[in-house]
Amino acid sequence: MPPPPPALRLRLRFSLLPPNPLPCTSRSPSCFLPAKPHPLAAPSLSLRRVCRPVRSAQGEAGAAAWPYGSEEELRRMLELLPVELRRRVEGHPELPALVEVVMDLGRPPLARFPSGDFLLSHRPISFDDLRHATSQVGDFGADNRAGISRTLHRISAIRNRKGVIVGLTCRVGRAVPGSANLLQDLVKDGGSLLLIGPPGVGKTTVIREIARMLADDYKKRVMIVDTSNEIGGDGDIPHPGIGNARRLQVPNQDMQHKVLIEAVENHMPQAIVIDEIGTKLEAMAASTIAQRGIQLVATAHGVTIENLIMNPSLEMLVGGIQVNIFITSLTVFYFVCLKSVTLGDEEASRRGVQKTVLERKGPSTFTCAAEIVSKTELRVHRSLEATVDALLAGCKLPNVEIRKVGSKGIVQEPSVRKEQLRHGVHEDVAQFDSDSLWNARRSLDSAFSLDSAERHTEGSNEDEASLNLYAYGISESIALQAIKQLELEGVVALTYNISEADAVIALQSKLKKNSQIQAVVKSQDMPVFFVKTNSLVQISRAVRALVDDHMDEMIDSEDNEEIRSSEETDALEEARLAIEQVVIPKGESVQLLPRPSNIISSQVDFIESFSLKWEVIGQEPNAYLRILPHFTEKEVTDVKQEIATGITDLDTSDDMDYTENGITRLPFLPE
Ligand SMILES: Nc1ncnc2c1ncn2[C@@H]1O[C@H](COP(=O)(O)OP(=O)(O)OP(=O)(O)O)[C@@H](O)[C@H]1O
Repeated sequence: MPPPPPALRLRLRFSLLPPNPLPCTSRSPSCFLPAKPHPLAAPSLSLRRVCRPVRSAQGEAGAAAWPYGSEEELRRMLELLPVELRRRVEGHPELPALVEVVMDLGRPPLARFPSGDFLLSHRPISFDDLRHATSQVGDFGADNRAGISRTLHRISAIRNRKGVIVGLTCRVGRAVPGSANLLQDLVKDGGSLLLIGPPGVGKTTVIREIARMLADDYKKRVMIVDTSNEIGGDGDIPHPGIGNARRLQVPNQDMQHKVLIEAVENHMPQAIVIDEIGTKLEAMAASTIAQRGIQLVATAHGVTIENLIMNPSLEMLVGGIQVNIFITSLTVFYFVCLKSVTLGDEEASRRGVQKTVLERKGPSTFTCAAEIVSKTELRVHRSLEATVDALLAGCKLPNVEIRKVGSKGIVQEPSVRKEQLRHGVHEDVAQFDSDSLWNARRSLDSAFSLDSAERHTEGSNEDEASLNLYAYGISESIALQAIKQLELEGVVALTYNISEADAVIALQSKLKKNSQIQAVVKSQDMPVFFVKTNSLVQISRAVRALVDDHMDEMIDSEDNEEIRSSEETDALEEARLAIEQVVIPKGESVQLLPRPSNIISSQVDFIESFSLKWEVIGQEPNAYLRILPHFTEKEVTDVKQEIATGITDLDTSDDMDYTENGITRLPFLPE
C-alpha cells in the first residue's frame, strides 16, 4: 500500500493541526463544554516531540508513517487517558500503529499494538479514570459505543448490571489512504461488494476508503449508512477521510435497515456503503437495495463465506440457502414407487434413504466478496454466486484470488491450487455436517482417490478422460465450467459424438422432443442425467452424480474381477432375490441362509448398496443375515394403491416432476 502522497505527508509531518475551528456537533452535549479536568490529567504533550513514526512489525502498509490526519486525532484519543498512561503509550515505538487502549475497573490498563499487548501501568484503573475518559466522549448509544467528535475513534463501554460503566475499549480509528487499493478493480467495476473479516482486521478502514474512492475517484453519488458513526466519525460534520461521500447517521442499531431504505428513497445514491450488516432485517434491506441496481458495499463479521452460509441471519446476503431432501432411487421399481412418497425428515433419516442437498435459493445480494485475512492480504471471490454454489456442492473455493500487498506492490494469486483443494475438501466441508456435502465430497474424493483419475487430472482432452459426456440442450460453456469447478478436468470430458459417449446430460424438455437421441440412448443403454434448467448448480450436480455412478461401476467391475466362489455368488443371488421380490415390494424382512463371515460381509455390502438395513443373527458357523425393510406393510400398500390409481405413472408432460432436485437419474427414457 503506498504511503500518502508527498505533499500530504509534508503537511502532516510538519504541522500539528490546530484544534478543530468548527463547533462540535457531536451527539453529546458534553462535547460543547470544556472537558472536566481529571485529577491526574496534565496538559497534553506534543506527540511530534515524543514519537518517531516507525514501520510496524508486520511492515503493514499505512503503518510506516502517520496515516492521513491521525497524528492530531490520536492525540485527542490519548487525552482520554490519565497522564502517566498517556506518557507510557506515547513512548512506545509503535505509537502510530496503536490499535486500542483497554481500561477495566480494578485492572491494570493495556495498550494493544499490532505486535501485541503492552502493559501501561501496574496501577489498576479506578472509577475516576473511567469518568475522566467518558467525560470527553459523545453519548454512548444503545450499542454502547461513543466517539470523539470529528475523529474516527470508537470508544466502547462495558457496563455493570446497574448500567454503570466499568470498562472501556478505546479503538483508534484512522483513515488510511490506499487501504482499499487491492479492491480497486472491483470497486470500479460497479458490482456490489461484500467485505468479511473477524473483528479488528480492518473492515471499517477499508470500507471508508472505498466510500472515498467511489465518491472522489469515480465521481459517484455515495451515501454512507453510518450505524455507529465509525465510517464518517463522530459529530455531524463527517471526517475528511470519506471524501465527498455523504453520510446518514442512524439513531440506533435497530433503525439501520430503515435508514438503508431511506438512503435509497430520499437521496438518489449510485452507491451505498454500510458497515456491519448483522441482522436479518438489515440483510433483507441490503438485498432490496441491490435489486434496485445500486452499488452496495458492505461489511459483515465472519472469517469466510462459509460462515455467512451457516449464519441464518446473513445467509440471505449470499442468496439464501434452500435445503432439498430427496429419497434415493434404489431400483427402477423403487424409484417409481417412492417418488410420490413424502417422508418426514425423521422417518426418512431413520430409514437411511434420505439425501439432503443444499442449494442457493436466489441471486446473491453481492456480485463479489472479499475475505479480509489481514491488513495486507485478501481472498477475493469475483463471483460470489459461483463460490456459494461451489461450496454448497462440496467444493473448496475453486475460484478464489489471493491478493497481497508485498514489497513489490500488489501480488495476485489467481486460484487455490489443486492440492489445497483436495485437503480443503475434507477440512471445510466437515463444518457443514450435512449429508449433501458428504455426497458431494464423495464424488470429488472418489474422483481424486482413484489412480486412474489421478492420472487424468492433468490432461483435459477427451481421449484422456475416463468419462465422455454428451451434452444435449445444455450450454457447453456452463458444462465446462461445472467440470472445471468440480476439478474434474481430465476425468470428465465433453464429446460431440454420442456413440463415443459414456453418458448423456440433457435438458429434460429438449431431449423429450428428440426421438433420434432417445433411440441411441436406449439402444446403448446409456445413463441419462436430466437437468431442468441450464443452471450451473444443476449441471454441476448432474456431473457429480455421473462421476459417482461411474466410480461405483468401476469399483463393481473390480470386484467382479475377483474370482468368487460359487458360494459367494449363490449368497449374493439369494440376497438379490430376497430384496427384489420380498423386502422392497412387500416391505417384509427376509432371513438368509447361514454363511461364513467373509460371505456375510459381501452380502452386507450388497444389501447396503440398496440403502437397506440388516442384522446378523447367531454366531459362526451358524450366523446369518436378516434384511430389514424400509417400509411397513401399510406404506407399501399405500404406494401400491397409488400406482394402481395412476399417480406414479411415468408422465412425460412438462409439469411432471421427475426429480427432487432438478436432476433425475433415470435408467430409461420416458416414452
Ligand atoms: N491499513 C491499515 N493500516 C494501519 N492501521 C489500520 C489499517 N487498517 C486498519 N487499521 C487499524 O486497525 C484497527 C482495526 O481497524 P477497523 O476498525 O477498521 O477494523 P474492523 O474490522 O472494522 O473492526 P470491527 O469489526 O471490530 O469493527 C484500527 O485501529 C485501525 O485504525
